[in-house]
Amino acid sequence: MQLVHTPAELRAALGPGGSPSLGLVPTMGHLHDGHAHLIRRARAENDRVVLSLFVNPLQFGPSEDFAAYPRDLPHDAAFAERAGVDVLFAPDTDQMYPPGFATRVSVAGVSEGFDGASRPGHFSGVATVVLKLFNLVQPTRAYFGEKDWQQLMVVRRMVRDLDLLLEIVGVPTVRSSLPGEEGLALSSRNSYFTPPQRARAAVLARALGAAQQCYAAGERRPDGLLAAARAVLVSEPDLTLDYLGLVDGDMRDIEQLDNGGVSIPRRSDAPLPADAPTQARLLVAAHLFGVRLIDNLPLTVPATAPAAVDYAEKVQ
Ligand SMILES: Nc1ncnc2c1ncn2[C@@H]1O[C@H](COP(=O)(O)OP(=O)(O)OP(=O)(O)O)[C@@H](O)[C@H]1O
Ligand SMILES: CC(C)(CO)[C@@H](O)C(=O)[O-]
Ligand code: BAL
Repeated sequence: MQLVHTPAELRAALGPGGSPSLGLVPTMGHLHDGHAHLIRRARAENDRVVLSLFVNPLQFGPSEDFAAYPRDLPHDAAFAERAGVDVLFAPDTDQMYPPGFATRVSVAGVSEGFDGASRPGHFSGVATVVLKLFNLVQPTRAYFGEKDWQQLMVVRRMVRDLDLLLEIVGVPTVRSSLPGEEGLALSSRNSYFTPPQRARAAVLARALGAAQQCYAAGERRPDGLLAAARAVLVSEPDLTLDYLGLVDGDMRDIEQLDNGGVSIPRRSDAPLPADAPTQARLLVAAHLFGVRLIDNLPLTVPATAPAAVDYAEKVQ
């Protein structure tokens, strides 16, 4: 594996254009098995794999955890090499945003609401750095996790709108199967938790799983589904809900709960279609022990009741 730090080194490592297929996995580092899943998929579908590692200041708000975000290049380089990465691109901030950098990419519509509302400017920061990475690497395919569902929708919209010539591959969420924390979506920010706190953070996955089971049992009213998830979330006294909502396949808001648990229909108060699978997806964000976590789950009617763990493979 080659480790490169500057756009010029990256170009030299990638060689002249017209080469075989190239898969890009953009990350902010502190690599875990969720990232390994993206790398494996990129490895299987491309001749070469580039992993970018950059904690992007543009996507953090002033009171967010940019300074505290976990960074460990030696660990990540060893992890990436083991996982089969060919080129690890780890630029510093000046390489990506030299003095005078003034451009922002903004994707209207899909960036608004949910994380876009809670983290103003976040998706513009993501779209800006992702477009730069696409231009620098010129990948055949780029791999993004479904854990960050709204981010995946923003990137897909940008690629369509700007006629970018690459394929965006969404990879299902990888979840913990460790006893006590089953179902917890793997996330770099989980490292802020102690093991007992991680077990309690799995409440997000349990809440989404409860709504999915309700859906599988025949519930089609958006407010009923959200109430099923909320009933589980309120069992965790230290959790502060940021949002809990239901979106359609185009990320349009179907229904949200306000903080008092009152359902606010956004688009219609009609039930979801009875036939499965629908494109509807539950999204949740919450603060727990000072950490902001997100998760999401599609509403499907599996042949058997959904297990509490490893939704990842089932929703492909
Ligand atoms: N559990 C997971 N399953 C699948 N993909 C994941 C998972 N966790 C992260 N990813 C994906 O890995 C890519 C890089 O994410 P990032 O480096 O921000 O890690 P993260 O774990 O999402 O970190 P954070 O804790 O900051 O949210 C993103 O496309 C993200 O969706
Ligand atoms: C896509 C990304 C690498 C852009 O900084 C980041 O938002 C992430 O890690 O999900
Ligand atoms: N994976 C999400 C990146 C962020 O929270 O900024």
